[in-house]
Amino acid sequence: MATEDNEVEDPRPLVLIHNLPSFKLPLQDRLITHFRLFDSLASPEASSVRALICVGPTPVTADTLDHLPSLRLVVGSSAGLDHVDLAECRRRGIAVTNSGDAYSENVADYAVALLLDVLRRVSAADRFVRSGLWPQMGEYPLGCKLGGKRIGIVGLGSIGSEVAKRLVAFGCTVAYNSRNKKPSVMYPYYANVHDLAVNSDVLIVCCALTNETHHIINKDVLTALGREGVIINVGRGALVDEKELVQFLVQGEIGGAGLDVFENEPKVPKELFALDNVVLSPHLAVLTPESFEALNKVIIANLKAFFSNKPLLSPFQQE
Ligand SMILES: O=CC(=O)O
Repeated sequence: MATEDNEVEDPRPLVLIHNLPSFKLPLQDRLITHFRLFDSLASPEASSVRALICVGPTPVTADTLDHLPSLRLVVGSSAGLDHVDLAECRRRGIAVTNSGDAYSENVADYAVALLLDVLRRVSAADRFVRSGLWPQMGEYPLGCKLGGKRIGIVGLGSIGSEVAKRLVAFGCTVAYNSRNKKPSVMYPYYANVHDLAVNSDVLIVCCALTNETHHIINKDVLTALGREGVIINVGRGALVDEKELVQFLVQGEIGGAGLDVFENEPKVPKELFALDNVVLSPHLAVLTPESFEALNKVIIANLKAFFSNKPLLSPFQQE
Protein backbone atom coordinates (compact mmCIF):
# COMPACT_ATOMS: atom_id res chain seq x y z
CA MET A 1 0.00 0.00 0.00
CA ALA A 2 1.37 3.47 -0.85
CA THR A 3 1.19 6.42 1.54
CA GLU A 4 0.67 10.06 0.50
CA ASP A 5 4.36 10.73 0.00
CA ASN A 6 4.61 7.45 -1.91
CA GLU A 7 6.52 5.57 0.79
CA VAL A 8 5.53 1.91 0.91
CA GLU A 9 3.79 1.14 4.17
CA ASP A 10 5.46 -1.62 6.18
CA PRO A 11 3.05 -4.61 6.19
CA ARG A 12 4.73 -6.31 9.16
CA PRO A 13 2.59 -6.29 12.31
CA LEU A 14 3.91 -4.35 15.27
CA VAL A 15 5.22 -6.34 18.26
CA LEU A 16 6.55 -5.04 21.57
CA ILE A 17 9.47 -6.86 23.18
CA HIS A 18 8.97 -6.24 26.87
CA ASN A 19 12.28 -5.86 28.72
CA LEU A 20 14.66 -6.39 25.83
CA PRO A 21 18.09 -7.21 27.32
CA SER A 22 21.10 -5.06 26.44
CA PHE A 23 22.55 -7.89 24.33
CA LYS A 24 20.86 -8.90 21.11
CA LEU A 25 18.54 -11.88 21.41
CA PRO A 26 19.22 -14.49 18.69
CA LEU A 27 15.46 -14.46 18.14
CA GLN A 28 15.44 -10.81 17.06
CA ASP A 29 16.91 -11.43 13.62
CA ARG A 30 14.24 -13.98 12.91
CA LEU A 31 11.41 -11.92 14.33
CA ILE A 32 12.37 -8.90 12.32
CA THR A 33 11.63 -10.65 9.02
CA HIS A 34 7.99 -11.07 10.10
CA PHE A 35 7.31 -8.29 12.61
CA ARG A 36 8.14 -4.66 13.33
CA LEU A 37 9.71 -4.61 16.77
CA PHE A 38 9.93 -1.92 19.40
CA ASP A 39 10.90 -2.19 23.03
CA SER A 40 9.48 0.58 25.18
CA LEU A 41 6.16 1.04 26.90
CA ALA A 42 6.77 4.76 26.47
CA SER A 43 6.99 4.59 22.62
CA PRO A 44 4.15 6.10 20.57
CA GLU A 45 3.58 2.58 19.12
CA ALA A 46 2.49 1.36 22.56
CA SER A 47 -1.06 2.64 22.09
CA SER A 48 -1.68 0.55 18.99
CA VAL A 49 0.44 -2.58 19.52
CA ARG A 50 -1.63 -5.79 19.71
CA ALA A 51 1.06 -8.31 20.73
CA LEU A 52 3.83 -8.32 23.30
CA ILE A 53 6.70 -10.76 23.84
CA CYS A 54 7.59 -11.04 27.50
CA VAL A 55 11.29 -11.79 27.92
CA GLY A 56 11.95 -14.17 30.81
CA PRO A 57 10.21 -13.50 34.12
CA THR A 58 9.56 -9.79 33.44
CA PRO A 59 6.39 -8.83 35.32
CA VAL A 60 3.32 -8.05 33.23
CA THR A 61 1.04 -6.21 35.65
CA ALA A 62 -2.19 -4.24 35.36
CA ASP A 63 0.05 -1.17 35.26
CA THR A 64 1.99 -2.59 32.26
CA LEU A 65 -1.30 -3.31 30.50
CA ASP A 66 -2.55 0.25 31.13
CA HIS A 67 0.18 1.44 28.73
CA LEU A 68 -1.10 -0.95 26.04
CA PRO A 69 -4.81 -0.33 25.42
CA SER A 70 -4.90 -2.30 22.13
CA LEU A 71 -3.01 -5.34 23.43
CA ARG A 72 -4.67 -8.70 22.71
CA LEU A 73 -1.77 -11.16 23.11
CA VAL A 74 1.03 -11.74 25.63
CA VAL A 75 3.61 -14.22 24.36
CA GLY A 76 5.52 -15.59 27.34
CA SER A 77 8.99 -17.06 26.88
CA SER A 78 8.79 -19.29 29.95
CA ALA A 79 6.82 -22.36 30.95
CA GLY A 80 5.56 -20.81 34.19
CA LEU A 81 3.72 -17.50 33.93
CA ASP A 82 3.45 -16.48 37.57
CA HIS A 83 5.01 -13.12 36.62
CA VAL A 84 2.01 -12.33 34.38
CA ASP A 85 -1.22 -11.07 35.92
CA LEU A 86 -3.33 -13.74 34.24
CA ALA A 87 -6.60 -12.64 35.88
CA GLU A 88 -6.11 -9.10 34.61
CA CYS A 89 -5.27 -10.40 31.11
CA ARG A 90 -8.43 -12.51 31.16
CA ARG A 91 -10.49 -9.53 32.31
CA ARG A 92 -9.16 -7.41 29.45
CA GLY A 93 -9.61 -10.17 26.82
CA ILE A 94 -5.86 -10.64 26.34
CA ALA A 95 -4.74 -14.14 25.37
CA VAL A 96 -1.55 -15.49 26.95
CA THR A 97 0.82 -18.13 25.59
CA ASN A 98 3.77 -19.86 27.21
CA SER A 99 6.72 -21.88 25.97
CA GLY A 100 4.42 -24.83 25.23
CA ASP A 101 6.41 -28.02 24.80
CA ALA A 102 9.67 -26.22 23.98
CA TYR A 103 11.27 -26.85 27.38
CA SER A 104 9.46 -29.96 28.51
CA GLU A 105 11.98 -32.65 27.55
CA ASN A 106 14.87 -30.60 28.90
CA VAL A 107 13.16 -29.97 32.23
CA ALA A 108 12.13 -33.62 32.48
CA ASP A 109 15.72 -34.72 31.81
CA TYR A 110 16.88 -32.38 34.54
CA ALA A 111 14.30 -33.61 37.05
CA VAL A 112 15.51 -37.16 36.46
CA ALA A 113 19.13 -36.00 36.74
CA LEU A 114 18.41 -34.34 40.10
CA LEU A 115 16.59 -37.43 41.33
CA LEU A 116 19.37 -39.80 40.28
CA ASP A 117 21.89 -37.47 41.85
CA VAL A 118 20.02 -37.39 45.18
CA LEU A 119 19.44 -41.15 45.24
CA ARG A 120 22.90 -42.24 44.04
CA ARG A 121 24.77 -39.26 45.58
CA VAL A 122 26.63 -38.42 42.38
CA SER A 123 27.51 -34.80 43.28
CA ALA A 124 28.39 -35.76 46.84
CA ALA A 125 30.61 -38.60 45.61
CA ASP A 126 32.31 -36.18 43.24
CA ARG A 127 33.02 -33.85 46.18
CA PHE A 128 34.34 -36.84 48.16
CA VAL A 129 36.85 -37.73 45.44
CA ARG A 130 37.91 -34.14 44.69
CA SER A 131 38.49 -33.35 48.33
CA GLY A 132 40.94 -36.26 48.58
CA LEU A 133 38.83 -38.19 51.09
CA TRP A 134 38.73 -41.49 49.13
CA PRO A 135 42.24 -42.74 50.10
CA GLN A 136 41.72 -41.68 53.73
CA MET A 137 38.18 -42.87 54.33
CA GLY A 138 37.78 -45.72 51.87
CA GLU A 139 34.18 -46.57 51.22
CA TYR A 140 31.52 -44.07 50.39
CA PRO A 141 27.97 -44.46 51.82
CA LEU A 142 25.66 -46.40 49.52
CA GLY A 143 22.98 -44.69 47.48
CA CYS A 144 19.58 -46.15 46.52
CA LYS A 145 18.32 -47.62 43.26
CA LEU A 146 15.91 -45.53 41.19
CA GLY A 147 14.02 -48.46 39.63
CA GLY A 148 11.07 -49.58 41.73
CA LYS A 149 10.49 -46.21 43.37
CA ARG A 150 6.92 -44.91 43.59
CA ILE A 151 6.97 -41.50 41.94
CA GLY A 152 4.28 -38.90 42.64
CA ILE A 153 4.13 -36.18 40.01
CA VAL A 154 2.57 -32.90 41.08
CA GLY A 155 1.26 -31.32 37.86
CA LEU A 156 0.94 -33.71 34.95
CA GLY A 157 1.22 -31.16 32.15
CA SER A 158 3.69 -31.24 29.33
CA ILE A 159 6.71 -31.38 31.68
CA GLY A 160 5.15 -33.81 34.15
CA SER A 161 4.17 -36.18 31.35
CA GLU A 162 7.75 -36.23 30.03
CA VAL A 163 9.02 -36.91 33.56
CA ALA A 164 6.56 -39.81 33.87
CA LYS A 165 7.63 -41.32 30.54
CA ARG A 166 11.28 -41.27 31.57
CA LEU A 167 10.72 -42.71 35.04
CA VAL A 168 8.51 -45.53 33.76
CA ALA A 169 11.46 -46.47 31.52
CA PHE A 170 13.63 -46.63 34.68
CA GLY A 171 11.22 -49.16 36.19
CA CYS A 172 9.42 -46.76 38.54
CA THR A 173 5.67 -46.61 39.12
CA VAL A 174 3.97 -43.27 38.58
CA ALA A 175 0.93 -41.58 40.13
CA TYR A 176 -0.06 -37.93 39.87
CA ASN A 177 -1.95 -34.97 41.21
CA SER A 178 -3.33 -32.25 38.94
CA ARG A 179 -6.23 -29.83 39.19
CA ASN A 180 -8.32 -32.40 37.33
CA LYS A 181 -8.05 -36.11 36.57
CA LYS A 182 -6.98 -36.66 32.98
CA PRO A 183 -9.33 -39.12 31.30
CA SER A 184 -6.72 -40.31 28.79
CA VAL A 185 -4.02 -40.98 31.42
CA MET A 186 -3.63 -44.45 32.95
CA TYR A 187 -1.49 -43.46 35.98
CA PRO A 188 -3.40 -43.41 39.29
CA TYR A 189 -4.77 -39.97 40.15
CA TYR A 190 -4.85 -38.41 43.62
CA ALA A 191 -7.10 -35.41 44.06
CA ASN A 192 -4.88 -34.06 46.83
CA VAL A 193 -1.14 -33.93 47.22
CA HIS A 194 -1.20 -35.27 50.77
CA ASP A 195 -2.66 -38.60 49.61
CA LEU A 196 -0.21 -38.70 46.72
CA ALA A 197 2.65 -38.19 49.21
CA VAL A 198 1.40 -41.02 51.45
CA ASN A 199 1.64 -43.34 48.46
CA SER A 200 4.95 -42.09 47.01
CA ASP A 201 8.67 -42.43 47.70
CA VAL A 202 9.45 -39.35 45.64
CA LEU A 203 7.46 -36.21 44.80
CA ILE A 204 8.40 -34.34 41.65
CA VAL A 205 6.93 -30.87 41.60
CA CYS A 206 6.26 -29.56 38.07
CA CYS A 207 3.02 -27.58 38.32
CA ALA A 208 2.46 -23.87 37.71
CA LEU A 209 2.68 -21.47 40.65
CA THR A 210 -0.73 -19.91 41.32
CA ASN A 211 -2.62 -18.78 44.42
CA GLU A 212 -3.96 -22.33 44.70
CA THR A 213 -0.57 -24.06 44.37
CA HIS A 214 1.47 -21.69 46.57
CA HIS A 215 3.11 -23.92 49.27
CA ILE A 216 1.29 -26.95 47.89
CA ILE A 217 4.17 -28.90 49.46
CA ASN A 218 3.66 -27.99 53.10
CA LYS A 219 4.45 -29.51 56.48
CA ASP A 220 1.63 -32.08 56.23
CA VAL A 221 2.74 -33.22 52.79
CA LEU A 222 6.38 -33.51 53.90
CA THR A 223 5.31 -35.51 56.94
CA ALA A 224 3.21 -37.77 54.72
CA LEU A 225 6.17 -38.32 52.38
CA GLY A 226 8.19 -39.53 55.34
CA ARG A 227 11.78 -39.98 56.48
CA GLU A 228 12.98 -41.75 53.34
CA GLY A 229 11.03 -39.52 50.96
CA VAL A 230 12.64 -37.29 48.33
CA ILE A 231 11.37 -33.98 46.90
CA ILE A 232 12.41 -32.78 43.47
CA ASN A 233 11.33 -29.24 42.54
CA VAL A 234 11.69 -28.04 38.94
CA GLY A 235 8.59 -25.82 39.07
CA ARG A 236 8.84 -22.69 41.22
CA GLY A 237 10.38 -22.23 44.65
CA ALA A 238 7.16 -21.05 46.26
CA LEU A 239 5.39 -24.32 45.41
CA VAL A 240 7.25 -25.66 48.44
CA ASP A 241 7.17 -24.15 51.91
CA GLU A 242 10.94 -23.67 51.92
CA LYS A 243 11.29 -22.95 55.65
CA GLU A 244 9.53 -26.21 56.45
CA LEU A 245 11.55 -28.14 53.87
CA VAL A 246 14.80 -26.84 55.36
CA GLN A 247 13.65 -27.90 58.84
CA PHE A 248 12.70 -31.36 57.62
CA LEU A 249 16.04 -31.79 55.86
CA VAL A 250 18.15 -30.47 58.72
CA GLN A 251 16.34 -32.70 61.21
CA GLY A 252 16.54 -35.75 58.95
CA GLU A 253 12.76 -36.01 58.72
CA ILE A 254 12.89 -36.36 54.97
CA GLY A 255 15.33 -38.37 52.85
CA GLY A 256 16.64 -35.73 50.45
CA ALA A 257 15.86 -33.03 47.91
CA GLY A 258 16.88 -31.94 44.43
CA LEU A 259 16.07 -28.26 43.97
CA ASP A 260 16.39 -26.19 40.81
CA VAL A 261 14.17 -23.41 42.16
CA PHE A 262 13.94 -21.45 45.42
CA GLU A 263 11.54 -19.05 47.09
CA ASN A 264 13.87 -16.02 47.00
CA GLU A 265 16.20 -16.62 44.08
CA PRO A 266 19.11 -16.27 43.86
CA LYS A 267 19.13 -16.67 47.65
CA VAL A 268 19.42 -20.28 48.78
CA PRO A 269 19.01 -21.22 52.45
CA LYS A 270 22.55 -21.65 53.81
CA GLU A 271 21.54 -24.64 55.96
CA LEU A 272 21.26 -26.68 52.76
CA PHE A 273 24.91 -26.15 51.79
CA ALA A 274 26.14 -28.66 54.35
CA LEU A 275 23.72 -31.44 53.40
CA ASP A 276 24.97 -34.17 51.07
CA ASN A 277 21.45 -35.50 50.51
CA VAL A 278 20.47 -32.22 48.85
CA VAL A 279 21.39 -31.28 45.28
CA LEU A 280 21.20 -27.56 44.50
CA SER A 281 20.92 -25.99 41.07
CA PRO A 282 20.57 -22.34 39.94
CA HIS A 283 17.21 -22.44 38.10
CA LEU A 284 18.47 -23.78 34.81
CA ALA A 285 16.46 -26.91 34.11
CA VAL A 286 14.91 -25.32 31.02
CA LEU A 287 18.12 -23.96 29.56
CA THR A 288 19.83 -25.70 26.65
CA PRO A 289 20.67 -24.44 23.16
CA GLU A 290 18.09 -26.93 21.90
CA SER A 291 15.33 -25.57 24.14
CA PHE A 292 16.04 -21.98 23.03
CA GLU A 293 15.79 -23.05 19.42
CA ALA A 294 12.45 -24.77 20.14
CA LEU A 295 11.24 -21.72 22.09
CA ASN A 296 12.01 -19.36 19.22
CA LYS A 297 9.88 -21.49 16.91
CA VAL A 298 6.99 -21.50 19.41
CA ILE A 299 7.14 -17.70 19.83
CA ILE A 300 7.10 -17.06 16.09
CA ALA A 301 4.35 -19.65 15.51
CA ASN A 302 2.15 -18.06 18.19
CA LEU A 303 2.61 -14.58 16.74
CA LYS A 304 1.96 -15.72 13.19
CA ALA A 305 -1.17 -17.61 14.28
CA PHE A 306 -2.43 -14.58 16.18
CA PHE A 307 -1.94 -12.15 13.31
CA SER A 308 -3.66 -14.50 10.87
CA ASN A 309 -6.57 -15.28 13.22
CA LYS A 310 -5.61 -18.92 13.62
CA PRO A 311 -5.63 -20.89 16.90
CA LEU A 312 -2.64 -20.13 19.12
CA LEU A 313 0.01 -22.85 19.37
CA SER A 314 0.50 -22.82 23.15
CA PRO A 315 -2.25 -21.02 25.05
CA PHE A 316 -1.31 -21.15 28.73
CA GLN A 317 -2.99 -23.98 30.59
CA GLN A 318 -2.78 -24.60 34.28
CA GLU A 319 -2.20 -28.23 35.29
O1 LIG B 1 11.54 -21.70 34.90
C1 LIG B 1 11.49 -21.52 33.74
C2 LIG B 1 10.26 -21.46 33.00
O2 LIG B 1 9.18 -21.35 33.61
O3 LIG B 1 10.33 -21.48 31.77
